[in-house]
Amino acid sequence: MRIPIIAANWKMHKDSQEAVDFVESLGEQLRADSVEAVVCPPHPLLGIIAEPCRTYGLKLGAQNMYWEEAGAFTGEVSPLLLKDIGVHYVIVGHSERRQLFGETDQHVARKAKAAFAHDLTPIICVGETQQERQSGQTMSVISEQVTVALTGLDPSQARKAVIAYEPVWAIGSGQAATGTDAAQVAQHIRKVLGEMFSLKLARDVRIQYGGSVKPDNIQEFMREPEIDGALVGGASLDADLFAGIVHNALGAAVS
Ligand SMILES: O=C(CO)COP(=O)(O)O
Repeated sequence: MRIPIIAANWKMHKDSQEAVDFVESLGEQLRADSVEAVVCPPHPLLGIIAEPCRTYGLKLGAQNMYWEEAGAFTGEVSPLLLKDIGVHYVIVGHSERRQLFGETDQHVARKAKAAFAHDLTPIICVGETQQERQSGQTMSVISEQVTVALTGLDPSQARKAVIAYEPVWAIGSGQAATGTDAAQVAQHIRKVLGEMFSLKLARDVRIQYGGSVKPDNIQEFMREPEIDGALVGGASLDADLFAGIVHNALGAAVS
């Protein structure tokens, strides 16, 4: 049984007061819901919302981290520190990190491994660009990203990983993938996981869709049995919109 997981990736938005207000508002709206809701603020806000997240049963996620525990790595944040302040999840390999900050599949693999070594769960992002899709390379790009990112993980770790399929062209564009297309890629990810580990493991891993998710299209994704939740950017900045996504996701998942 894969529990749906809906994560808010705020990217570089919000100040401390806005962050606390969001958590309180979302927490009040989700009290009765049986879904993992994760809030991923910018690093300086993690400690500030850790306590209110705990109070409301929301999980705390970071948007990035380095793989070393400590040392002369100016500007980086270690998995030890994330764990220390109550973080559960860490996004690794977001396409913005790959495109703007030069992260490679190998970096993503080291981060995923370091996350598990410190009892954090990585949300591993994969996804093709517009050009790769148009030239028919979607599945090969996804195969490569998934294979490299999960190489070196024990099956017990890989089983717990969350994989976010985020087609780059759908991020922030208002042009989401169709549920059918996203499900096809999710199915392909499970095929790759099955070859790397086992079919049982491939069925246990949670796969999110990300890219222009809104309250009115989340059901299209959640109706697909291959898809277990969403990684939300723009629509996660407003507590009411994000709560709407979580509510609608649950409605679709059980119907
Ligand atoms: O990048 C995303 C989440 O990580 C998706 O962003 P949008 O929901 O704004 O398209």
